[in-house]
Amino acid sequence: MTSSPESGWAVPADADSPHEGGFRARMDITTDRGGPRYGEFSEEIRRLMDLARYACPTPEITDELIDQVRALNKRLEDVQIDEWRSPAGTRIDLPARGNITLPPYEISEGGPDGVVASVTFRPFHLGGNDAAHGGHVAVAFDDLGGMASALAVQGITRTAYLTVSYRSLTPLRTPLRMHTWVENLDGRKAFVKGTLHDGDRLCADLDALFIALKPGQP
Ligand SMILES: CCCCCCCCCCCC(=O)SCCNC(=O)CCNC(=O)[C@H](O)C(C)(C)COP(=O)(O)OP(=O)(O)OC[C@H]1O[C@@H](n2cnc3c(N)ncnc32)[C@H](O)[C@@H]1OP(=O)(O)O
Repeated sequence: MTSSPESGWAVPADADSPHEGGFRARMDITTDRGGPRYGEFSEEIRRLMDLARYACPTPEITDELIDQVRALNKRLEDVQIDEWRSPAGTRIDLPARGNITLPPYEISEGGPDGVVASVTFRPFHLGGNDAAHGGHVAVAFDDLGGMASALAVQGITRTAYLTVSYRSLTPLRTPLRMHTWVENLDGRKAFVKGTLHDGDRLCADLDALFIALKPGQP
């Protein structure tokens, strides 16, 4: 199914959808869905969110912006698809797999020793006082911790618990180093650790458990 329901919200998957159970049984990765300029599109959307976060428009400009954003949303409603095949989340050539809901990251290492990535929290990720919101830090740990555990179990995992300790402020607009790795693998259980550094300074660390999904598990 490629058309949007009237509400323009969730689009259900059809029989061709590449999943069994709750998460991707196979990752239907792509570098061409959305076209060669899809990365530019994602970046413009991120920029829109950054600018909107700090905007204080006049009432007249707010009226104008509503019309423009409604027109953009109408255009996007016409090209909705299910989650398993949207470029956002499957474009492995783009930061954070093209997933605009994640803080953008670029992976430099991924293997048995874990995952190392450069993560940049954007103005949109503001918590307060020019520092990143703790929830967005947890989102980055969840995704990259999930990736480290997926590599270790060679399958799909789901977060059972995730504890983030915030050790110092996490700056915005700064490339930071995130490292996640499996400390201990016990059957389906992957105990994951992680760190987030700004240069030599530890911003946050992670203690999490990810569970490998059984075939077809919702
Ligand atoms: C290249 C592309 C990469 C792509 C990489 C993409 C990465 C994306 C990562 C995103 C990850 C998410 O956000 S996931 C979304 C957030 N998480 C969720 O919604 C999870 C909701 N919960 C669940 O679905 C379930 O509770 C599960 C799957 C976590 C576990 O259920 P289950 O499969 O039935 O397993 P269950 O028998 O209960 O537990 C298995 C073992 O784990 C233990 N266990 C289970 N939960 C816990 C817990 N909270 N704390 C301690 N221990 C626990 C049990 O005691 C048991 O130990 P023993 O008796 O065997 O010793």
